[in-house]
Amino acid sequence: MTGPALLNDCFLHDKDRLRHQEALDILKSRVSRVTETEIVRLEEAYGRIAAQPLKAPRNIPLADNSAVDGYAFRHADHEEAGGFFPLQNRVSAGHPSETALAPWAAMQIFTGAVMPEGADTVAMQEDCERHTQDGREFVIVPQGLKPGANCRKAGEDVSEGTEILSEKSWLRPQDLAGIASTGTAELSVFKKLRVALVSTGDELRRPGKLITVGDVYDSNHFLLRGLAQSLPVDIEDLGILKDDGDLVEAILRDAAERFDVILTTGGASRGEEDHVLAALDRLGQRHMWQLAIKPGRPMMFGQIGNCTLLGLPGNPVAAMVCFLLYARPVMSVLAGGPFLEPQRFQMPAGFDVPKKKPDRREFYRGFLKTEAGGTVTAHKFERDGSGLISGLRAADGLIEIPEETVSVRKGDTVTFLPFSGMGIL
Ligand SMILES: Nc1nc2c(c(=O)[nH]1)N[C@H]1C(S)=C(S)[C@@H](COP(=O)(O)OP(=O)(O)OC[C@H]3O[C@@H](n4cnc5c(N)ncnc54)[C@H](O)[C@@H]3O)O[C@H]1N2
Ligand code: MOO
Repeated sequence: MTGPALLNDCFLHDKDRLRHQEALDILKSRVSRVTETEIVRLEEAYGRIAAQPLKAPRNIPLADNSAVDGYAFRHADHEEAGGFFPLQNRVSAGHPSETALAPWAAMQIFTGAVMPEGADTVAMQEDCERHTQDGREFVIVPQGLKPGANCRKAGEDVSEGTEILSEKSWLRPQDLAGIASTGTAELSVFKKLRVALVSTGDELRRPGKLITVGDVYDSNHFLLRGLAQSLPVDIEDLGILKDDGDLVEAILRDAAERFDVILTTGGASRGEEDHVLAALDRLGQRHMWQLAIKPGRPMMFGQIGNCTLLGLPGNPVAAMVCFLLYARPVMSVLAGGPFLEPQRFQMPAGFDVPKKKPDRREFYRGFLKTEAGGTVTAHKFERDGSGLISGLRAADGLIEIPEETVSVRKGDTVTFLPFSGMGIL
């Protein structure tokens, strides 16, 4: 166990808690891929992680072709022909010319059609004039085109042998287009991570049920289900566990046999009704707990056999922040991908925080504003409560305030982590 000593967390000072960077170091040192590979058709590959590199087996495009609808000619002929070319034949996409371009002639050509042998330049249709003389067709091509104009060269997108996909790449729509352009129909990817979702707390009820005073709807289930879906996962809902130590332990023991990851929410701190921590300590090993961050202090990470347990705090804001900062990169690595660091941008603060506690890193819910001069500034959701889903909904991302900072003034440079850089559209 690498976590700090088991103190009663009410009396634990931030100085004694693990710093954000230390937490990341622990996570990085403790996790590696657990998934096997499988072959999937390209239609099924979106959002998966490539298990093998891929090289382009041929040039893309395969042959020189026209970028416009117009007239293909040999640039060196232009001056001698005075831009006046007899028309030889027409070539369209998918129907290459069987004959080479004759000297001082032009061919009508369409976008994507293969350049006829001997032609190197294409003039746009709307810049040219067509004439008929003695029953023959001619085209007048204006001066001023550079040699090779409007011609797309073979291999200009990707040349034969280039590695277009490396292992561990996430397959985005544009990657699938790139793979398809090589003619590849199937590829090797890592299998989906088997994830169990668990909510804990006697007060929780699922939407659709009536509630009375003291009850709370289980919003975290839906938050985490949505967040996890940005990763290649198969999710199983294990429902809401009552605050009963034996029950929590039995369910986690069973889940650890069947899943790669158990993602829990609630029961992570040290209260008498917080049973996840106690169950983890009885069943497996705790590698991390109690971070010097806000929100998300009771974030827990450990293992039960080969199953990774990510214990997120119950407060919704803390659950989301901890998922994005810790659970997401861990789950990516377990699934065969990279340790996903959030994107970070520096920008001026549009808010003041007169006093911030030292020794802990804080993450505010932030939204962006474009000021009159075009400068983008980061603004803090005005209320801090870790139970406020409204703040998460108003935000475009998180504002990260480092441990050593004790105040923020308008105009200070702050770090902004957009949600879009953490898998949330
Ligand atoms: N004595 C201490 N008390 C608390 C500490 C502490 O250090 N010492 N830490 C506080 C912090 S920070 C957080 S965050 C919370 C998290 O604790 P738990 O993970 O044990 O969460 P719960 O106590 O089960 O619930 C906290 C809060 O969140 C609501 N909740 C829980 N699950 C859900 C859900 N699925 N959907 C919606 N809301 C949920 C729950 O009703 C509580 O209101 O602990 C502080 N306490
Ligand atoms: O971390 Mo608790 O994270 O403040 O709500």
